[in-house]
Amino acid sequence: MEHTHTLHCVNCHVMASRRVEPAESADGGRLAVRVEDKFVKIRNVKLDGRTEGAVDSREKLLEFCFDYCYWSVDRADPHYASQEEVFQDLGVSVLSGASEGYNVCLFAYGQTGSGKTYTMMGTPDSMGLTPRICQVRWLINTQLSFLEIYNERVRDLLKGGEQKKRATLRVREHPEKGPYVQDLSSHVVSDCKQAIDLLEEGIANRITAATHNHDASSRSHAIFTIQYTQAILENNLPSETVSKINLVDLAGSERADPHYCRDRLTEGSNINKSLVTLGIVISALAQNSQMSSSCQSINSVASEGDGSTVGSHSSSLSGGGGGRRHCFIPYRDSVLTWLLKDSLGGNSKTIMIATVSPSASSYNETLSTLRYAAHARNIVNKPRVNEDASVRLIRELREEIDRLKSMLLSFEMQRNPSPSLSDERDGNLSEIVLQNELKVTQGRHTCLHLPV
Ligand SMILES: Nc1ncnc2c1ncn2[C@@H]1O[C@H](COP(=O)(O)OP(=O)(O)OP(=O)(O)O)[C@@H](O)[C@H]1O
Repeated sequence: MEHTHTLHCVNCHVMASRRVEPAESADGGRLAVRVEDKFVKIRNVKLDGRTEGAVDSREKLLEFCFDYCYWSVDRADPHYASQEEVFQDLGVSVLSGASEGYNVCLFAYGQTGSGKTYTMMGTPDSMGLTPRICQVRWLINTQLSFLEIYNERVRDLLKGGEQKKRATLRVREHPEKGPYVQDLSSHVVSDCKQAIDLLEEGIANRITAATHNHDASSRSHAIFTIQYTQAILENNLPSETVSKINLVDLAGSERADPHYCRDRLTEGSNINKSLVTLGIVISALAQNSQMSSSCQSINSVASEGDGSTVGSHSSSLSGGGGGRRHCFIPYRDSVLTWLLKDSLGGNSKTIMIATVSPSASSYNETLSTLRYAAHARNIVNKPRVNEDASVRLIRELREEIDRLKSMLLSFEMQRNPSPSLSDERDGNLSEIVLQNELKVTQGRHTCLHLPV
């Protein structure tokens, strides 16, 4: 089963940060962002005094459209979006994608202090998306892992012992499954409490530091992975699907600031390496998706017309006209994009949450986050249900049995003049049919013992 999926029901989640408290804000707490239904409007307050008609290339008000926009700034606001509301929209769609057998990825992107960790993890009084997802009952018998990427190095957040915690893990590539982290611990959980305990253990192990914006700023990118296996009986055939849910809390997207201490600077450039590469990957994927969709629409228009139209259009696209070739996607340029390769441009239903500060003092960062998200929204992925290899084998063997049986039947019906040759061929076919039926029985036996 294969479906296309606009990567990114990109979701812009406008969150409060401490910096917008009027008492602390340098600009008196002026807000530059407004949310109206599916639109985020951002106003450049520096241009407020500009007279109409004055020469200035900058726009006073810019508008962006996303699949969902949330206003979580002021609890007293009638449009305030609670964590529960965000879960009902996004968390539930993550869970339903996974229960249908798809890989799902949800990642939060935005500047420091804009609410990424609040959205993904939450606080003790206000649970975020990840613990809410962990609380769902079907998570019984799933496997969890939790890693962080810090300074382009991967660490296991769930490994016991100080030494093991500090160890850097290698990223390798499996010929079929793609990039993976070697020796990353994987934990089977049998109830929600175990899942939440592991999540909390990992969060406590994450590297944080004080930045000028945020005292407990996450300096690493964290990936919490839930692997969910379902064994079902479909048309009397045992079937198994394995879905992976990646919940990603990225480090702050701001540039390294000269006021940071030395470590923070090195760190900033490495964090940016992953985030800059993520930006390049997202732009390139969006460009490729747009090119594919324009090719498709041209071809569908052309197929309604005559053949010559098809020829002229396709040659202008592929024949170097304006260099419109598919871009190379530099996944390997950073650990983050390499590990999220499938989530970004492949077999995954992916949701990006862009968190922004509504404060006027964060105008530049907010605008850049919104532009980033707007790019991501153009990407189209092709997720497919992850059917188990043994189930696929059983289906293929059954198809072959049916084909051989019909061959036997047709041989019997039009007997060959040379009976000995015919008998020999019939004997061989019968033997193959028997062997395949045996393999199917063995395969079914294995599948029926899979955990449910
Ligand atoms: N909508 C909100 N309601 C209440 N508190 C919030 C909200 N958004 C953020 N906060 C609080 O603001 C502070 C900063 O938020 P958070 O840690 O989520 O930022 P972040 O984007 O993850 O930052 P960093 O990249 O530095 O880790 C936290 O104390 C968080 O609890």
